Amino acid sequence: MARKIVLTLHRNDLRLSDNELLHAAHDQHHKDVTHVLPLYVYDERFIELSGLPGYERQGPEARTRLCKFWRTGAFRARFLTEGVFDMRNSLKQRGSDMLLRFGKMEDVTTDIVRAIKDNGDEIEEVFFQKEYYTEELTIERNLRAALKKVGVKLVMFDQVPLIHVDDLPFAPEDMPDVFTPFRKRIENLEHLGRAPLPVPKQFKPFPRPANDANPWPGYGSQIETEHRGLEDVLQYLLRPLQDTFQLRAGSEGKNQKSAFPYAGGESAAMQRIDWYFKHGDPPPVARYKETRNGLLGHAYSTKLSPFLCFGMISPRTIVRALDEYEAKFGSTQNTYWVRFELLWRDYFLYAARKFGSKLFTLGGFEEVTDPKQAKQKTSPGWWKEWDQDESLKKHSEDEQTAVRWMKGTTGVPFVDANMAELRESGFMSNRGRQNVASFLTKDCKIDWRLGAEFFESHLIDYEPSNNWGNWQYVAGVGNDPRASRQFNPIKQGNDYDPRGDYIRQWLPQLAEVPTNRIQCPWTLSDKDFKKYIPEGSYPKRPVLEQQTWKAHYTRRGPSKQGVPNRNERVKNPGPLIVSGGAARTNGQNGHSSSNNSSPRGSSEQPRDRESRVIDKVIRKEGHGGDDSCRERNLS
Ligand SMILES: Cc1cc2nc3c(=O)[nH]c(=O)nc-3n(C[C@H](O)[C@H](O)[C@H](O)COP(=O)(O)OP(=O)(O)OC[C@H]3O[C@@H](n4cnc5c(N)ncnc54)[C@H](O)[C@@H]3O)c2cc1C
Repeated sequence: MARKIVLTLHRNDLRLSDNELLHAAHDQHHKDVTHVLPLYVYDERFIELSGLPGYERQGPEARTRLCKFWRTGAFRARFLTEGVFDMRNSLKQRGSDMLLRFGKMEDVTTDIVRAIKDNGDEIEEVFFQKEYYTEELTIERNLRAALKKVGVKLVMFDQVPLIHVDDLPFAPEDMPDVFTPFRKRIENLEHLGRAPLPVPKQFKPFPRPANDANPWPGYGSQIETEHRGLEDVLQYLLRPLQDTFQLRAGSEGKNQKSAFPYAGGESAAMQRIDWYFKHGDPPPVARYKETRNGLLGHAYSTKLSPFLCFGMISPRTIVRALDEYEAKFGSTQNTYWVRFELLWRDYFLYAARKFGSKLFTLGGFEEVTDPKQAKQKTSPGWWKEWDQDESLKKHSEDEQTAVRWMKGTTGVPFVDANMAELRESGFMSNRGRQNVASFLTKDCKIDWRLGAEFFESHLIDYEPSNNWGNWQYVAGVGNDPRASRQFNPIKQGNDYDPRGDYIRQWLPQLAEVPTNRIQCPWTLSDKDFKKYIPEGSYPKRPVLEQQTWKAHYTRRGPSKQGVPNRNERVKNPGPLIVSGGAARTNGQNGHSSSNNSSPRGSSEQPRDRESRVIDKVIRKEGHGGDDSCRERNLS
């Protein structure tokens, strides 16, 4: 008898719980479906596949549009692969499996659907997660058209945000452009997000191919028949990245110093949720608001973003954990604030939907919201061209400002320590991200897209709307009502790393510098500079120096560590989200005024390929009014 199959094509939904694709394949409406075929395709446009033996790439290398960095760096490649194998193991434990293939999502899927039909089996539907970025929409269109030709329907599931699009109190295209009104309208909803869906009780069997000699088509069947595991696949994926600094730093496994020392996958995500919301009396979330601006260790914030980005956990599951915590310990500003941050995630997701390809353009969302401003900010001279930095022109490529920012050799320790953390661990705190982004765009005045692409390549938790949206925000071309906001890295260093522990961790060459000079080592006398810093290990002068920094060279007053950001002190107590998501007003708990709305190496390091590549791009591209990034191209 013919088998009736549903194919669930997974991308950033690498989980079993609260996964609408898997849930639907096992629900009442699909009673007649006998088999479910979960498929994951490593797509050559997003991750470089040329290291796979015998793999023939159809398009160009998987590099970023402007700067040609690898789109998926070593840490994210590892995290993703761990997540893929974790999902496959979980499915296997439930009598199912997941097919792994490499290529282009729409081609691979269509070939498999054809093979299913040729085999005499029935297939009417392919389930797929809805994503709204230019490339992802193109893939969806191509896939829909290809499947239509073989008589199969593509069914989409819109499950990335916490608040389902149908539950928004406004049409998505009419969402408020500024975060605070967006948040306030959402907080008036009766429930903050729907209840998560359970893992299907009984998984339908995985449809094995007719015979082992004739596996499902697509590159990957050999890996399957040879029983290649995670480390083998990972080794192939990392092969092309051999020339990057990040790989060297991460090649021995996880960086022990990392603030994000976790493996990828739903299992690890669930463990983290358990630890953060349930472990201890009270659990760590009880101090979230005080600690979330931290820099060291894994406990200062939830560390859920990498799991969220790949859908290894759903935001609704996090809200469920908060509800359970509150049922036991009560709701506080700390729990309110986790929801508050999750709303930032939704805000950028929906803003990206609303503004489409403007997420990636030099002029950003402002091209729509304030075309006059955007015109000015995209005119020649607004952003400094990377190779036209007069003071550095005569210097070697290594000394270009953009390259020094990427390598963490600007000479400003708070910036460099954060960049070292990113390169050596794939993670950086929100505080760090804001500072390095502000330094690149507001101090160095370099095209913000360089920073966004560098983050895209290096972050474990890279997610288009959150990354590009936050970059726009800091660069002043997005939705920040205070577009001129600029961070003072000396003050920030004093406030958030008052003892210099963070700097010492990531810039060990500065370990001996006295604490009152660690944020500004150039103020040391020549003699002391030599005494405390190994020769040639750190720039003697910063790449630039602002007048406003000087007042903070000698720190005065108490540190802010452990003290909430001044902007976050309650001025106007607002609604408190209580268990179950209902909003109520509570004088003890509040939210911020609009201005709290902050979304929130050494010179001897071997010069890596990405620096060389960027130097080339710098010369080729130029920018200014360039809108060549209007659409991130498909290969
Ligand atoms: C320049 C820049 C680039 C960024 N790029 C990304 C990115 O690619 N992917 C990403 O997930 N986040 C990004 N962020 C947002 C933020 O820095 C991270 O989400 C956060 O540091 C992750 O750590 P956490 O999970 O411990 O956060 P927590 O403080 O525990 O927050 C809980 C969750 O709220 C969400 N959240 C928190 N802050 C923000 C924010 N500012 N914007 C959107 N969502 C937020 C995240 O999903 C996070 O997991 C960026 C921020 C900046 C300033």
